[in-house]
Amino acid sequence: MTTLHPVRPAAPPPGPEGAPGGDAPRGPAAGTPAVHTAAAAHGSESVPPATAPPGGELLEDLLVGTPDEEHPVTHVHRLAVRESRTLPWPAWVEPALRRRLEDSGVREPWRHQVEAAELAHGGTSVVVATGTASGKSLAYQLPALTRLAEDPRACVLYLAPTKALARDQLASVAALADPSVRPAAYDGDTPAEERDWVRRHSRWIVTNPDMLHRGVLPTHQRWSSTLRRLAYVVVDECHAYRGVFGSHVGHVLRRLRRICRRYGADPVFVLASATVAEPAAAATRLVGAPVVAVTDDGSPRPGATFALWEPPLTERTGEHGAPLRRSAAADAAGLLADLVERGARTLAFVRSRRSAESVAEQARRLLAERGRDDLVRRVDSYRGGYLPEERRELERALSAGDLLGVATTNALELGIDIAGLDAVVLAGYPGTLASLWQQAGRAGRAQRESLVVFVARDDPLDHYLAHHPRAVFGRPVEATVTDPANPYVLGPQLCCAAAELPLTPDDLPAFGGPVAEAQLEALVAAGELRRRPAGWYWAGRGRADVDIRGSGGEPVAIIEGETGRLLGTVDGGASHATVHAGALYVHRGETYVVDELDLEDACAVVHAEAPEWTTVARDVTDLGIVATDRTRRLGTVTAHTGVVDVTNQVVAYQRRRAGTGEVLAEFPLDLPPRQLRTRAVWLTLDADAVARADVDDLALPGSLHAAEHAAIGILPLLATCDRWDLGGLSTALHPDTGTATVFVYDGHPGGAGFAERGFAALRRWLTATRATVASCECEAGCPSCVQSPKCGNGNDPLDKAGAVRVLDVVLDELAAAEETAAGEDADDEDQDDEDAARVTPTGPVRGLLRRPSTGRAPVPADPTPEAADPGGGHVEDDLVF
Ligand SMILES: Nc1ncnc2c1ncn2[C@@H]1O[C@H](COP(=O)(O)OP(=O)(O)OP(=O)(O)O)[C@@H](O)[C@H]1O
Repeated sequence: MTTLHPVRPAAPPPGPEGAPGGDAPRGPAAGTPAVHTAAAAHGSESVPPATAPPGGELLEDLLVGTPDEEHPVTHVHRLAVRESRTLPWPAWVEPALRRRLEDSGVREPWRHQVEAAELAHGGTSVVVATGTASGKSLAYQLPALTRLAEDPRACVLYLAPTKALARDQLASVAALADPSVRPAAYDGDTPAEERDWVRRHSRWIVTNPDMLHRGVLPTHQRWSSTLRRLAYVVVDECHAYRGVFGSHVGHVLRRLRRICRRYGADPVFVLASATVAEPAAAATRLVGAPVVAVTDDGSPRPGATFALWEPPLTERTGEHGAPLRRSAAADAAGLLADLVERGARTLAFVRSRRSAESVAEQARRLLAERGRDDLVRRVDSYRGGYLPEERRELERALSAGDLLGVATTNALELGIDIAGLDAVVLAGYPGTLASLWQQAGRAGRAQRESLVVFVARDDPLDHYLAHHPRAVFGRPVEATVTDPANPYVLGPQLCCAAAELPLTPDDLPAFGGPVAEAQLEALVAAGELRRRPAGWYWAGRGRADVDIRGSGGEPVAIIEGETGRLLGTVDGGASHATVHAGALYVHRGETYVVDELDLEDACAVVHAEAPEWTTVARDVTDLGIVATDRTRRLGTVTAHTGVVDVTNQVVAYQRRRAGTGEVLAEFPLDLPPRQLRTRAVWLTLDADAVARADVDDLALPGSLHAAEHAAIGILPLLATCDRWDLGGLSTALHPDTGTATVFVYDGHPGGAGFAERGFAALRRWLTATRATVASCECEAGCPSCVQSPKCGNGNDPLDKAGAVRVLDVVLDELAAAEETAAGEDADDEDQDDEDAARVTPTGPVRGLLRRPSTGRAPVPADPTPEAADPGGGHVEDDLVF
């Protein structure tokens, strides 16, 4: 059972905290020089044990002294305690394995572990869908390691979405396995000279879908002895395989099963995730074969206090005089410092690499100001883009308790065994409920209640969630949206499959049946495949390949000019917006300014500098309609979905004063435009609709623009994405529609299903959008409603009142159209929306079929991120592609 109730501050008298009118974090006023301590060695001195009070008490303690008008907690939710339920060890578990587990503290397996292990041992593929830190690993380790002990030739393939998780799992298996198993990693970091050894000797190969796709399947002959003896395939954190990437991974697994069959193997799949909706259906879709779900969690949970927190409004104003809240980063830094001071081991999850740096820095500064130098060096940052050895050391220091507070991107979200923290702070909605629960799940030390604080950012969705707790606690995690029929995915995947082994008609049902057949015809016509009596053969030039992560090209190396030292990397797709010449780049508390971005050599040369400003890129976007797939006429308004071409160019950047965001100067940039062919949803309003909305020619662009921003901010509530996955464009007169138009598009080549989901759930989407804009207390628009953090036009023009009237007209037309649809009540319509959203487009879409890359890769490249963080998707970035 859970309870919802507002929290009252434990002690109301106003204190000195939260300097009014400033963007200072909670705590003593800022202003003293920054303390750069991140590089300090962790654990060089003895570290006092952390003794934090339980979550509820911690929260009350944190709120002491907060003035009433600044009271940030909007709701508190309590996660109940759960008692453990165990079952006896299955009789078939190998005795030595059982002994090792018992020695490591696993006295008896939990119920779900036995249920899943029994199924897998009996040959049934299974998905373990139980909570974070519920010991899902044991569910596959029991049957798989037992099998390896009984059959000295059997092999296991373990797949993780990130290298960091893979390495964590490798260590855990190495501690349990018999020496003959020789667990080993086969990923992009495996030196070329070791790869052959892994192939020949390892019986537990830890890899990722990218390596399977590029490094194993295309050269399956070299892997034949492993594939022939493959007993189990483990797919960990399977919820990570969603959207375009998930659709690709689904095909990669089908290709694996096909090749295994060729060698006479039929491995059992074991999947695991704490946050997958409809686990049996989602896992079955991913693997392409029946998978049974185990969901009844038998592990103990100590309970948690989960607070929703909205920073108060300040007296500062932002673009166009909009009122500003204290920033989520500032409050997160204040909370991190406060919690560390109370001995609470805390992770603060932030939305960008830059925020990870600045939140850690602010927290250290606060601790230094409070005279807690002993704690300053126990706070650090963690993110993708650090060198692997830096990350390993940070992970070790965190696990050992040498570090008490870490500001991190979602790089620490997935599965790394760092559970057992006292508190987690989430600075901003991480984009999906699945991520939110993964991050929250890192808190929870044995038998002690933990604290989770969600700090809302100043944007429409976070504002909405802070005031609609049921949208957080009353909803299941998002369905895993995949679209295996997306021609951008299916076409290249069929080419890869045919290059591995000619495709035969018998193979087609696994790849989508008639959709695959239609796609094959298109590929034959395009000269990619050749039809022969025995099947379809790869006929393209070079090697069949596709970038399954759509990561937007090679990572860009960040190099210090003076020393030639490699500082880190940034995703190719994010490089124009984040490491253009003149950009400020932050690495573990140290700041650098970019001298040059060399696109050809994929490197950015920087020098150390600590200016008083930060930088924000500006871009321009152009959009053309390629094909309209579906149209819904609603009187004077029409909704469409289809294929569009988007051209984006980073054209300038602003220098903004650190802390206040005041624009100091703007500089032009000379970067090439980038093209994206994707899917969009768009609304057209004819002259009558515009007249009914009572917006004149002058107000129309701002009204549409404001409606577009708010709609983009809210769509992630309905689609499994976040606002950084989406782009938008609005115009009073679009050349392709001849009328006022608002576009929202997927920021992924070929589309990812988000815009289509918006089209399918139009009424719910726009109703929530309208409610958010209309209920916002600001006068003329602010980041909580219609301002966008990534607007290429600097949030100009924006007309909040006009946006509400435009949305009213659209919703009126929608209601009228739906009233005429006989026999449907509201629930049915919602159901229809859901069903429609799952419909996958059929057949190849004209212009979408892309010729697979013909680049040769003698040593397979591995684009698997070390960690699943957004690379460049932070608030200063615009849509990355
Ligand atoms: N039956 C058990 N009894 C006691 N401890 C256990 C048991 N099973 C697993 N554990 C411990 O629980 C911890 C979490 O296990 P594990 O990492 O497998 O969880 P998980 O469900 O995979 O977590 P995540 O949500 O991070 O993926 C580990 O330290 C493990 O040793």
